[in-house]
Amino acid sequence: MSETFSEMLRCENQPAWSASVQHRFVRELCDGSIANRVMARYLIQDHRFLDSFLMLLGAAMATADTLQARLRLGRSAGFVSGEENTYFLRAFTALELDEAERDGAPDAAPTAGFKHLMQEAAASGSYAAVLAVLCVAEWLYLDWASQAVQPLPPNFVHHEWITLHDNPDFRVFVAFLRSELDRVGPRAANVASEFFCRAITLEKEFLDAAYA
Ligand SMILES: Cc1ncc(CO)c(N)n1
Repeated sequence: MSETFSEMLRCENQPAWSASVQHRFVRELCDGSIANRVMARYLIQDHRFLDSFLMLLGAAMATADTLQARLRLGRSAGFVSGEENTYFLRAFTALELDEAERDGAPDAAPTAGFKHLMQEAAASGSYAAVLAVLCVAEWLYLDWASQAVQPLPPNFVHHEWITLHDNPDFRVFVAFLRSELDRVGPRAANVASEFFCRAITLEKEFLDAAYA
């Protein structure tokens, strides 16, 4: 059986991939034991990730070569701008984090690294580069979220962060990103593999930073 381009990249980036999927953050989130200050530190940084992520989705829409892809990416941008952003705001209220506290925290190094990587991918004008970063971000999160054991923790701050990354629409989106990367990646293999590798390294460091 022949391996797809996206599967090949994931294999090439073991053990970094598994280190994220099996990270302490994921374990503690999924069993509900995560400390509020860890969740708060993570979500403050991840809300900044979301900002650059929207830029990347915009770049994907601009560089995609089909209407079907643009429509799919546009729906995802709508979801991230709507329901996902609202989750952050509700979580910040539940964790009693006011705006001053959120804005006062400096960017952790992996957050700055991600902003830079996403802006670089967007500026490259390469659909393959943009897809590589999007694919890591979304596929990795689906991978760990789909392994969460039922029943999920009762606190919405915990269980919604899991279900945002494991639901029927999100699965379809990840399958779409992978098939797009499988389609256009091989023609730009070096670029795709470089961005994929840098993204997965940052994902692991991003999770570590929640405990720093
Ligand atoms: C750091 C990071 N990676 C991936 C996702 C999934 O979009 C996220 N929210 N944050």
